Amino acid sequence: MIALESLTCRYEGRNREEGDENGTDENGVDDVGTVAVDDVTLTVPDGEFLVVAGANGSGKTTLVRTFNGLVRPDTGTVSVNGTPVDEDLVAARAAIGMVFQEPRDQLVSATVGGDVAFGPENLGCSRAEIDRRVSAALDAVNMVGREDDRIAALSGGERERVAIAGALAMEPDHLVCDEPFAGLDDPARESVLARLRVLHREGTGVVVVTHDLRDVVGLADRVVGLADGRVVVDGSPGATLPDLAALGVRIPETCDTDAGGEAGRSTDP
Ligand SMILES: Nc1ncnc2c1ncn2[C@@H]1O[C@H](COP(=O)(O)OP(=O)(O)OP(=O)(O)O)[C@@H](O)[C@H]1O
Repeated sequence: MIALESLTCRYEGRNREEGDENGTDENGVDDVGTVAVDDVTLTVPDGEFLVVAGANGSGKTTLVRTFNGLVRPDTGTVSVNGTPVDEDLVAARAAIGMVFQEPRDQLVSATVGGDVAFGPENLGCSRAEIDRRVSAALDAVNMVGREDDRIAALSGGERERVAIAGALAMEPDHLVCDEPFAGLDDPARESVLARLRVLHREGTGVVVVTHDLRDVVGLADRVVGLADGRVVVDGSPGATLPDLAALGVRIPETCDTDAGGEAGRSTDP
């Protein structure tokens, strides 16, 4: 379980980043920076498929990056499986698999196979277990047989798929994907969606960050909508679609936003 308690995350103001210790501009006005996450209390139970939605800049990425300590909150606490993240970063990173918006940020090896194996190797898995995880993860993103391909020679979408495979190979309690479909073509998107569906069915928690609900609305148990760093919507997809549309989140065209109820399920065959 991921538990956030009264979480606030602030980015330094421009003047402070540029070295003015007082954080004031040329007129002496205090530059307090951006409050990206503003007093958020949220619990993500094990096994839940949660969508974190909101317009650009609403705080989605900052929020989920606190889950495994990539962003440290200014105030409040984040706990994973009952342990505060800042007390055991290793445990938090083993429990939370994270796929970034920009996959280049997380690819660490020269080859596809090496990269996907990196996580399980660090967990101390046996060679046979590493091989099993790498095969399963590459299968999940339609990249079987590509182990020896060089990362540097991959397209953006292929890199994204490798990043997803790397997170899957960790077999985390919660898989967090930040805008996972942005660079994927249709077959790759379908394959990742199918994998997320199976993972969820098998009990893994899935958190998808998006400003476009169309792909995931049929999979989600719950949608949390952010605006200006605050949770302003929290509920089932069907019940929250009208409010999410008002936040600037893209919702399925087939949904009647006045209907509420189970409208969000209409894309799920
Ligand atoms: N490294 C940073 N330095 C300063 N401000 C930042 C930084 N990262 C994010 N912000 C600001 O924090 C706020 C929240 O940003 P965040 O990236 O968390 O939002 P988001 O909802 O994920 O946006 P998007 O959908 O565009 O990815 C925005 O106002 C953004 O400009």
